[in-house]
Amino acid sequence: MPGLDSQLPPFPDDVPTQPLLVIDYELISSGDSMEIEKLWKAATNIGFWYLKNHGAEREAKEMLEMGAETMRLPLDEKMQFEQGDNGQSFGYKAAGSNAIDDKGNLDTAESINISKDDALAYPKVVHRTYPSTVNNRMDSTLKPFVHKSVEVNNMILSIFEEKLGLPAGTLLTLHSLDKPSSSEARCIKSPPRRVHPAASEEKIKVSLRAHTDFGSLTFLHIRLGGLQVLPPGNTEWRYIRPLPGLVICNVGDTLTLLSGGILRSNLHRVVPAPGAQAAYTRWSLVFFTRPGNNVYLRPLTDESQVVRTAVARMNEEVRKTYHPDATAREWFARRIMNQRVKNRTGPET
Ligand SMILES: O=C(O)CCC(=O)C(=O)O
Ligand SMILES: [Fe+2]
Repeated sequence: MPGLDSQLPPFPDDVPTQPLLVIDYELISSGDSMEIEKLWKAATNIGFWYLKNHGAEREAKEMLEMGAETMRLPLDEKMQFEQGDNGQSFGYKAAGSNAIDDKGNLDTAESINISKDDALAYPKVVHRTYPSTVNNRMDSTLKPFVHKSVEVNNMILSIFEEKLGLPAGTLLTLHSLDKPSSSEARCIKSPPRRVHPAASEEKIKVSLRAHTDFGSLTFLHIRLGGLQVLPPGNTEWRYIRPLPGLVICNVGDTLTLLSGGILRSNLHRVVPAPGAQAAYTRWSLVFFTRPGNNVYLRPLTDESQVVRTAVARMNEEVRKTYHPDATAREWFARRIMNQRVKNRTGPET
């Protein structure tokens, strides 16, 4: 399958890259304190890290097969499951439904987004229905992938919980598996796009505009380059080099908010894959862990002295941004709707 086989050209050596710490999942799971310190350093500095020994390779491979089967369906069939403009991200997202800049240029990526609630409850429908290619694999592929991703993300959350001085179970309860949430698995297909190596920053058409992730933790499987981060204090975007067998994890905004800014959700974007890789279709597979729909978003100051101290250091202006006065569901819907071109009234959105 193009983009999924092992015949891809290597990631080039002559582009600026951001090195990330490599965290061993087996070591953090067994409570290795040095590895846990390393994870904490990554999560509080750049908010991105590689994870090895995560044990989700088979599940990820099958999910990418599901994604390819889905994208091969005729467009009118996929459009029956389109996510719509009502602030839900579950379902099919067609190319060109999101803006990539304030000038109204449209994105070129399509994706299929499957709610963790729908996958786990299948054949019961919690939020919505999906194309046959998804349904056929709900038991064999979706459920195992969701379980594996949740297991990994919960392990990481339980470490953060302790490091933040929160009572055991605080973050895990806010992200409880059996409460409805906008947690989801997403498979994204971006068509090949060549960019001249000397192209100016403005000429590089991004595939996914600069953003921070909405949720708490992101578990990302990619083979081709194109993902870039803007490291703290930098003005230059740097590529994250995809490494075989390693997933990329990052902190999202709801975790930054709950932790009073201690955990960092960093700005990132997707541009065409560099060098010879640009000639290939880019597939990415993501699992987003998000808080339960009814979780009221606020720093966990009542539960932790560490968070209380972090919030006390903020100036009034910054502190306000940590109190969106919304539940996770409301906040998420707001952000999804702002992405959709149909809901955009001008650059201010
Ligand atoms: O495709 C990628 O490499 C990253 C995707 C991403 O940042 C997202 O979906 O939020
Ligand atoms: Fe992202």
